[in-house]
Amino acid sequence: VSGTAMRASQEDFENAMNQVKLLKKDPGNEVKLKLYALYKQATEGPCSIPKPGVFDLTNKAKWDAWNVLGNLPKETARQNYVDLVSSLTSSSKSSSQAKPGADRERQGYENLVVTSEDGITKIMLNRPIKKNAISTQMYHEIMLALKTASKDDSTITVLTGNGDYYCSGNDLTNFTDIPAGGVEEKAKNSALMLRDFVGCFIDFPKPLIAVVNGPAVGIGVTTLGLFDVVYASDKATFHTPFGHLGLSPEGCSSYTFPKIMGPAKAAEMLIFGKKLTAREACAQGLVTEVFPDSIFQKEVWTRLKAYSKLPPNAMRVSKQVIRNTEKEKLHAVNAEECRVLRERWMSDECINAAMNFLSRRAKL
Ligand SMILES: CCCCCC/C=C/C(=O)SCCNC(=O)CCNC(=O)[C@H](O)C(C)(C)COP(=O)(O)OP(=O)(O)OC[C@H]1O[C@@H](n2cnc3c(N)ncnc32)[C@H](O)[C@@H]1OP(=O)(O)O
Repeated sequence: VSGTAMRASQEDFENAMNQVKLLKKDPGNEVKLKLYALYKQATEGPCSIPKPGVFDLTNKAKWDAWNVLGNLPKETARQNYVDLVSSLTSSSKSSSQAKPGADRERQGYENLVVTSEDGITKIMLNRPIKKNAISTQMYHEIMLALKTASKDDSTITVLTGNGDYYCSGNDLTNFTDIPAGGVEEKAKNSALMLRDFVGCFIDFPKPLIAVVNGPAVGIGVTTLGLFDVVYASDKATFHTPFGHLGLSPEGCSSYTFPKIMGPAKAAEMLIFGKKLTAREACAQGLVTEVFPDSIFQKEVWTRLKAYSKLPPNAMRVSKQVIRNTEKEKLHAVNAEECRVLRERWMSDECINAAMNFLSRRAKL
């Protein structure tokens, strides 16, 4: 929930508790455990009761789910409980309206296709005609899809692209609709949106996998450092042309890339815009594994289906152990990158580069 979002009131919380009792479909054990844990955290605070014995399976699962919330503030737990119930009631409404056989497809996104099947929520960028460039609306849609996926009953979440591109980065026309407040107002709002957007990746609680089906540009590349696993087709390339665009790195890449590939390799990509092939990106640790394009989808989805059956709490906790020590640092890096970009967006270098692209005088 972004800093500007409304906090759920006690009344919202009580309404949500009543709605849970009215759910027509059993939401499954994992969601029920989450509801239990958030309820306990919201009403009693952090778990302080003794851990049940290893053979007391039900109470142990409940204790684990509550305990994993750590020091989450009561108000945040209350808000998360309300959000979770609201996602359950809206998904049961949309699935009751959906066509038979398509009940796992989430409706309502203009440029995403979001599906849940076999324990996997797949978020597919669906703007192939523009090479999956991310418009302002898409940033918001992706944030909503990630927030919903973080609370649904899937065990892993995948981001991929429809068509020949994974993502061509920020939609360069995002900066053409300048509001009444002028360029400064636009830059300020864009920086806030970008910070929230990248924050959703930093805070994503389950294993997050990128299935990079084709070339990736800009923010489609930089955010990869925040994924847990990155699979790429051998047709994918990785390009961060920030220098050409008068821009500076985002997506926490100023921190994750030097850590992943060393400062010298990171500088070549982030300052000079060196484009990597999938195999180069794999050799440098940005990509987990590369597959020939002809077998990419089959191999990757077979593997992901197997992974999705692993114990969900263990996967979630392992991810937290790997990532949590870095979270505070990543949020600080994100804030600083957005502050610097806000200045860049108002620079002549950046405005001219975007104009060049849009007037088709220059292409990268
Ligand atoms: C707002 C706040 C958040 C900001 C976050 C900061 C993020 C920074 C970045 O992501 S920087 C990277 C930005 N992306 C680019 O610079 C890529 C620009 N695109 C290209 O260079 C090329 O289009 C290409 C290499 C991706 C593909 O080339 P090609 O195969 O020749 O196809 P076309 O160029 O004909 O493209 C087809 C169609 O798509 C439109 N399009 C592609 N990418 C973008 C884009 N990033 N923004 C807007 N539109 C894009 C392109 O204009 C064509 O549309 P048209 O047929 O002309 O209508």
